Amino acid sequence: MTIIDGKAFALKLREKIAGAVRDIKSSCNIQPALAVVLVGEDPASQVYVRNKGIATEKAGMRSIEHKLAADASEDDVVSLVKKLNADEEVDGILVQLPLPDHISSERVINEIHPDKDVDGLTEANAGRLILGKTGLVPCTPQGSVMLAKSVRDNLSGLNAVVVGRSILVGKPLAMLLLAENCTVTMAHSRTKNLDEVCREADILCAAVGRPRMVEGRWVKEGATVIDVGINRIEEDGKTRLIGDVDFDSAKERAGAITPVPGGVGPMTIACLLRNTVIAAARRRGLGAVEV
Ligand SMILES: Nc1nc2c(c(=O)[nH]1)N[C@@H](CN(C=O)c1ccc(C(=O)N[C@@H](CCC(=O)O)C(=O)O)cc1)CN2
Repeated sequence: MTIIDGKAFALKLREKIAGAVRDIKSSCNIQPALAVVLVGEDPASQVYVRNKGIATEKAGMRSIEHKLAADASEDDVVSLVKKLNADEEVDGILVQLPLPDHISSERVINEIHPDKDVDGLTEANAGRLILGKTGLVPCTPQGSVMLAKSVRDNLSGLNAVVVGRSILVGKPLAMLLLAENCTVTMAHSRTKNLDEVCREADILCAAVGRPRMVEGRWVKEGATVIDVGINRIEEDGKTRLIGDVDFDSAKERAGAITPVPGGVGPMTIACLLRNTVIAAARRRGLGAVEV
């Protein structure tokens, strides 16, 4: 059984991205720039935004942070996004989620210019993904597929089950697996006999946001298990980060499995950097970058 080391994979990817950034700088004197918008003071979001800024600069890109107060209006956020759309120096825009309840994330996200939408969440990029057209792909699903391919380089013809149907992960992940020629089942809270459905999976992806929901006995012998869940729980008097899969029982049956932490999570930021370089190269007419 292989424990898939997402942290190491993400580090390697980030080195490759830094190389691509160096090439762009030396050949065209351009420094790709990523703007991140944070609204409010959610502690986890603050950490993610800080880590994105550090990773962006480490890759040699420019990081721009905009922090708005929790009571900023929807119109304030939309006008900031419009300003960033119009800024020629900005290649990528990301609005950290979740937004405060009084702000419609759907409206804000769809104000982002699709070519700068490095989260791949606009309707335009979601449509491109479904149609198999070139766009920007959501980071966590992209990272999940990269990890699955790191242990089985040809996914063609395999049965993939995605548990969870969120816009951020479940739906785009299913599309990406379909693009790899998997036979994809999208399962969710209303799926009947969920355990049986999961046991059919050669690639089992859990993205439901429910701690340890997927039990070991749901895993087909030898399956690749991709755990997208990041749940903070109190256990034995400590705060722990655990996935949607019961790791200890699942690893007894899986052929390969991602841990939490250290699995899919680190790939989210690495794929964000990748999307930023790709967006910069496309916007500025530099041709395709291999990352
Ligand atoms: N606009 C977006 N908002 C959010 C996204 C997103 O992709 N775009 N995803 C999540 C949060 N997120 C990035 O924003 C994110 C989550 C987890 C990790 C990560 O590296 N996790 C580590 C553990 C970190 C820890 O100790 O807390 C791991 O799993 O090993 C990076 C980024 C919601 N919002």
